[in-house]
Amino acid sequence: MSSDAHAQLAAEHEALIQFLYLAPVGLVQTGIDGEIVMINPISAQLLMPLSRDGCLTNLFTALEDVAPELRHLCAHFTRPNGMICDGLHIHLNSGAPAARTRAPHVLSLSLMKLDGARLMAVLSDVSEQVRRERQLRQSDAWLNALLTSITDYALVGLDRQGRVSDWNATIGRVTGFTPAVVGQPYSVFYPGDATTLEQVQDRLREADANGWSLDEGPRLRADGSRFLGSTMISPIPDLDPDSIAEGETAYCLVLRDVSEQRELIDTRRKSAFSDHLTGVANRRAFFEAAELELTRNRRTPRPTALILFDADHFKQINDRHGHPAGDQVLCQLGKALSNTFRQVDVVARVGGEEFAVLLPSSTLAGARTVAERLRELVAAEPVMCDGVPVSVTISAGIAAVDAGEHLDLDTLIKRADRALYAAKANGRNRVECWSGDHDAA
Ligand SMILES: Nc1nc2c(ncn2[C@@H]2O[C@H](COP(=O)(O)OP(=O)(O)OP(=O)(O)O)[C@@H](O)[C@H]2O)c(=O)[nH]1
Repeated sequence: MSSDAHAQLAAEHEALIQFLYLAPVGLVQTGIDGEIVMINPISAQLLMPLSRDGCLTNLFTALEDVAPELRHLCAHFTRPNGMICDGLHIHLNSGAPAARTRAPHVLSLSLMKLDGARLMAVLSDVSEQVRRERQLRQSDAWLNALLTSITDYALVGLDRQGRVSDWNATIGRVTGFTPAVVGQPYSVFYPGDATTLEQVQDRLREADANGWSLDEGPRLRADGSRFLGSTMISPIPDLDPDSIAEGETAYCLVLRDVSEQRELIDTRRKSAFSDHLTGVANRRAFFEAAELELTRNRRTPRPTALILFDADHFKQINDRHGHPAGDQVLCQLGKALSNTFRQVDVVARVGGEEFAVLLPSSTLAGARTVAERLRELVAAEPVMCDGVPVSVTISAGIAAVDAGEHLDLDTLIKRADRALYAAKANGRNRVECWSGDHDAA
């Protein structure tokens, strides 16, 4: 060999040694029995904590406690060369249970047989990677537990266009949709007339801008049945919108069947605002509705009428037929009132045998016509109480606010009350409309 070739070889050898020392992974060259021939600084740093006596002379001895199988693996590797192990994870704190709860400290080891006399080990610290994988597995397990235990929510992943990106058991449980729903816009959970594709896009934009978008209304199950649902859409946090591929999950939609809660709220509301005996509105509901109506009147001038009805000689009915019969008569009056007036009118029982009706957009004359009709009807049809006909009549007093007139509720009620007083005074079974004369009287 020429001296030039020698020099060339020496330079290459030097470069190789330099690479071994500077390589960003741990490299250890050993004899076939593990005796260390060459070790680079990273390997020394990784293996030194494992050395019992502070000396690193043999790779197998250094790893004896944490990877005792290594020596054995090598002894049984009979091929002249090749990979003995590839990316073997060596857990450095795998011993006591307390140690297992600590952050993992894991080395990855690949061991190559170069020839009959030499081994090369590649070592790296993969603790962070193992920690992340463990975290991912935990999150997966957590999500799975959530998806299998939730029964009244559907958790739906949506892509950037609002199409269902994945199927899970909660979707099946709440909506009955199968995995075939994947790829369809989430409006598939809405009845045909309950949303449009533009609204779907609007909701996604709203979720992007505010962090969430919420709406409640009719929803559709796969079998076509409807339920009252609440839908919340929120973008998946910390996702760079530009990095999301077509069809990948970008939003989370939580669909909840709220029919039962709504029924409960409605029932509670009803019991708080309705009269327990007759089922019509109670005094509280009447006053709230009346105040609201008069406020609206001020904004949009229109007439409003108020009628107060009172059963005549009701004490005598109770005395003659008993209190339960009196109750039945009151129920019958409540029914007659509800059947006579419009949906927009507020029919309420405001006292023992006294009812009030608020008629939005009605004049005094209009209210009088309906009140007369009801008075005649009640007088004409006795109430059957346990097979006994009980005759009853009613008196009514009416007051009204003209369009553009400003009157508070107190004054309106007082006027209707004075008219009612006049109806009673003038013989009962009568309808009287308020006039200034009543105040004078
Ligand atoms: N059955 C029954 N009676 C009630 C109820 N609330 C009030 N009353 C009775 O209604 C009667 C009202 O009597 P009054 O205020 O003297 O009036 P009235 O006998 O109808 O006479 P006029 O109103 O002057 O025609 C009383 O006897 C009350 O006990 C109720 O919920 N059920």
